[in-house]
Amino acid sequence: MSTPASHEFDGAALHLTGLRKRYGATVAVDGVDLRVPSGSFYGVVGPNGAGKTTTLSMATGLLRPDSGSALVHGIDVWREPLAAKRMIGNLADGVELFDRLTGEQLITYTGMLFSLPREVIAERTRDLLQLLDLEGSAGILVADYSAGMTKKIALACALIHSPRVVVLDEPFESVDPVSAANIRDILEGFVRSGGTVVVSSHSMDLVQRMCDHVAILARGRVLVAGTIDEVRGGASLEDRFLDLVGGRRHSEGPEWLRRS
Ligand SMILES: Nc1ncnc2c1ncn2[C@@H]1O[C@H](COP(=O)(O)OP(=O)(O)OP(=O)(O)O)[C@@H](O)[C@H]1O
Repeated sequence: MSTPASHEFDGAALHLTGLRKRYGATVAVDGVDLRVPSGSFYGVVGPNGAGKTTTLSMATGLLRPDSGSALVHGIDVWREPLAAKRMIGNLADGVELFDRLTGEQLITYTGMLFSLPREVIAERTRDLLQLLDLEGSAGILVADYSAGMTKKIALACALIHSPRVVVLDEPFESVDPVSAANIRDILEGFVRSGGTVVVSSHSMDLVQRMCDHVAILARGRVLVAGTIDEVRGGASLEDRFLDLVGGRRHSEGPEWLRRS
């Protein structure tokens, strides 16, 4: 007999239990357990191929896990997808946008998918375009956007319905430093007001400065998770990451690449 998901609610904004995903012979995610406290700014880091995107995709209802569960504020993402997705703002990696729409149309369309009133959509669209410095490109097709502009319009789409939990897969990749600082301000304000942010990144420095919690993933598993201070244990997050993950070659490169 299935137990209602809400019985398992422990106050976490996001609770992943035993998540697994295999692609043929490749085990992408190998039993990930993660508890993201409500109101936290949670970083997910790990080397290339660690399983970050696969984990976040399963956590947000984009990719069905082979096994395990994902609860958002106690709602099972896979049993009650509509209720869960109303609470999630998701910036996914590699997901196609409707890029034959202009930026403004795309945000508006996303707001309509969430059944927001037209006047609310119009007001929020204006705010988001301004905050993300996209006002000048609002009327341009998303297909003609640069990589950074595309990232920012996807972020606007993730925020339009005022979610409780925002899950962002590498949100700062390709984004210029001014826009990145503006996005950080928006996310920090969101967390201060009680929202939860989960962000994957390869920038240890950024995660250490911006997040209050972090999980280090490698080979589809969580190596360590906790507050930034717990995880780094007196060292920098980068040093701790390199210690745990390994793989440094300490090489000056091949002979043929040297100029002298
Ligand atoms: N659609 C897919 N088909 C086959 N294998 C996949 C697929 N998606 C991911 N993988 C494999 O799953 C593993 C985890 O990939 P994933 O994209 O989750 O890693 P990641 O931590 O996000 O990496 P990166 O930092 O490079 O973005 C990798 O070995 C990858 O090759």
